[in-house]
Amino acid sequence: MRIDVVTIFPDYLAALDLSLVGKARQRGLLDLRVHDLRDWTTDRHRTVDDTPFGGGAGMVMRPDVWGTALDDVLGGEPAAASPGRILILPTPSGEVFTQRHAEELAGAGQLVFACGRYEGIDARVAGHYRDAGLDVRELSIGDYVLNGGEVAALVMIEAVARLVPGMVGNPESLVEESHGAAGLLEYPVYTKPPEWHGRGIPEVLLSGHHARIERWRRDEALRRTAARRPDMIAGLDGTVLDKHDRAL
Ligand SMILES: Nc1ccc2ncsc2c1
Repeated sequence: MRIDVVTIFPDYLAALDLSLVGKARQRGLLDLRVHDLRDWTTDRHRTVDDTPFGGGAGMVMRPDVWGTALDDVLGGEPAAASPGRILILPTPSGEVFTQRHAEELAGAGQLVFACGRYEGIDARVAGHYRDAGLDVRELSIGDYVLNGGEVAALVMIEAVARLVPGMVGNPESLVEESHGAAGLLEYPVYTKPPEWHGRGIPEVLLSGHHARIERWRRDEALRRTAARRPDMIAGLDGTVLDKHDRAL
């Protein structure tokens, strides 16, 4: 898989040289290229933004600079002739990125991340490549304020890269760790020492009774999910009930 990231802060993506993604690059499993958007500017100040039409605070990133950069990164081929290519625009106004997206994107031939800053990228950029037949995704990593798309690109690249065949030694470990069995949150985990700051280990985990341990783990996952993410197990009317049918 080839991944391109276009940004005005290429150093932000240096973290991708570490850990799993770094190793995959060295093993040739991942062809990751980071590009500085300013390399496609034509003025002496290397300008990438301008004031917004209609007024308002902040600056908007120019479509002409982004267009020349993306045309180059997409290899100049007509977008429609590029199956397996996806242009990703990280944006707070996008569809929320989930593991489903990671699984889908991991099957692409090339992902191109266009990281916006300021108030965002001129909306015509997404429209231009969509109308040219390219698969364009506007994706958000959540509802909070960030200063740009680079952090989001790092999150999405890690989530996708670990699913690329050959990336992770034991494919079984690709089961959704952050969400355990049946779409629940993970149960609490413990290791040595058996006592720490006067805190022991749940007795059942020392029992060697695997059926009881599995039952305890599932109960804890249910308890955690009901408390922290009722949206994951709410009933049809949005309520979550405990074992006495009391709404949590
Ligand atoms: N502020 C903000 C929040 C989410 C998000 N996702 C991709 S870029 C971005 C920016």
